[in-house]
Amino acid sequence: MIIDGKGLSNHLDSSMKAEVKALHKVGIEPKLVVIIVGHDPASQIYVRNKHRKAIKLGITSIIERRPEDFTQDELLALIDQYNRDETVHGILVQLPLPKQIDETAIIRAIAIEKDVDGFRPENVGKLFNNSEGYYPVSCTPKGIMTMLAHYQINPKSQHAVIVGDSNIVGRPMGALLLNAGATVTYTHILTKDLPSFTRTADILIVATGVAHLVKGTDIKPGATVIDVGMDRDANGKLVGDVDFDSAKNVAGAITPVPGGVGPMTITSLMQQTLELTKLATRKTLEPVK
Ligand SMILES: Nc1nc2c(c(=O)[nH]1)N[C@@H](CN(C=O)c1ccc(C(=O)N[C@@H](CCC(=O)O)C(=O)O)cc1)CN2
Ligand SMILES: [Mg+2]
Repeated sequence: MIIDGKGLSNHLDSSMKAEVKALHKVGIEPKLVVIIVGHDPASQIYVRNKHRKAIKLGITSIIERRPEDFTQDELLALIDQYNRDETVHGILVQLPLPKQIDETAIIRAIAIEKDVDGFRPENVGKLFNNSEGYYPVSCTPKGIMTMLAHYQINPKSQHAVIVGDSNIVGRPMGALLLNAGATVTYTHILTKDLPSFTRTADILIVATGVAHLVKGTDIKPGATVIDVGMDRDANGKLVGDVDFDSAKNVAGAITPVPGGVGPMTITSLMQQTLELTKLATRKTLEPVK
């Protein structure tokens, strides 16, 4: 089975559109600000995709583009401006940032109630504590959980193996799966004999940035394989971290690249923009007694 992230993303649009419409009716205009510094070509595509999706749903989207030599202080000032702007519900700084800027400092500068990426340590902490209540979580792992649920792939008591230890994908992905009852193994660049781990996975999440790292022979027959990679092959074609052609014959379910995880990342971002909007405007939404 091919897991159609793009199709699911489009399917989820209609309910979000309706939700935005209902908010507009009570005078609330969900607004997302995306800040991109520099000219990384892949980031430009992702930001454009986010803007298009927001517009499609009726969410107000502001893209702030800044040059490669933008300073950390200038970026902090821009974030501060939007932190103070009460009409803005979500602020996202596209990663990676140019080398003169400290990502950690930037993430911590975003107001907690506008942390639509769920990258602030407070939100990451809630995720790792499996806290109750709503808090935003990193959009890619959230999108993967939505895909698994939609395809009725229940992580409970399954062995999930994560390949890659990034803050954006690997680490929060493991926490979400653990919270959903999976047995989680984290692997990474220092792992010895990686295939000996991947072959034991019922759910395999690969997020390394190494094209075609995982082959069909590295996968347990029938496993669910989620490919987070966005790599270029020798011909410049967009490919994943999983060798799709050999893996699709072994896996029970597998995501393609493109059209798998990527669109669901953007869907999660829109969902979290709406959640943060509702939280910020809760007083307005409460029925008058
Ligand atoms: N601040 C953030 N920075 C980054 C995040 C993030 O969640 N927050 N994640 C990634 C990039 N990313 C979102 O920003 C992202 C990656 C890929 C896609 C996507 O739509 N992919 C398409 C293919 C696009 C193409 O043609 O190249 C697909 O898979 O079909 C969306 C968002 C790093 N930075
Ligand atoms: Mg840097």
